[in-house]
Amino acid sequence: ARKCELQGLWRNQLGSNMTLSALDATGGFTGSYHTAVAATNKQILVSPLKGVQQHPSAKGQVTFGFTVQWQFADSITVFVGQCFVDHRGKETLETTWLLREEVPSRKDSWKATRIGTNVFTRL
Ligand SMILES: CN1C(=O)N(C)[C@H]2CS[C@@H](CCCCC(=O)O)[C@H]21
Repeated sequence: ARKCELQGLWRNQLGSNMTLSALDATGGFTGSYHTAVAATNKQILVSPLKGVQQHPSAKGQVTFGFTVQWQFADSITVFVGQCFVDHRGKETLETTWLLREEVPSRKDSWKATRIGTNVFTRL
């Protein structure tokens, strides 16, 4: 069956790379995220991520979520998505993300969250 495994090296169309670890017994995983672009002009650093996936159904195209703790910005991104395998066995991760940056005060809170979609393919 076309099972879609999260473990390994993935790249998105922004040129970001991420490495996902093997799963633990409860579907938890860790990894690291290296972004090519950022909203800050600080030195970009590889950043840790933690996530969890659902147990595979018959189709094995699992849903997951993970959080990236940026090491160079006062912000956090959470991703939710699903892993798909096409008829040729090509895997993609379809994701939606929320990027929350730290703002000076609650009155700025309205402009602190960005949303986007993103597709990762195996490197
Ligand atoms: C490069 N990115 C990427 O591969 N994304 C899927 C989006 C969602 S996380 C963001 C980068 C945020 C970097 C930290 C910051 O600038 O606050 C952007």
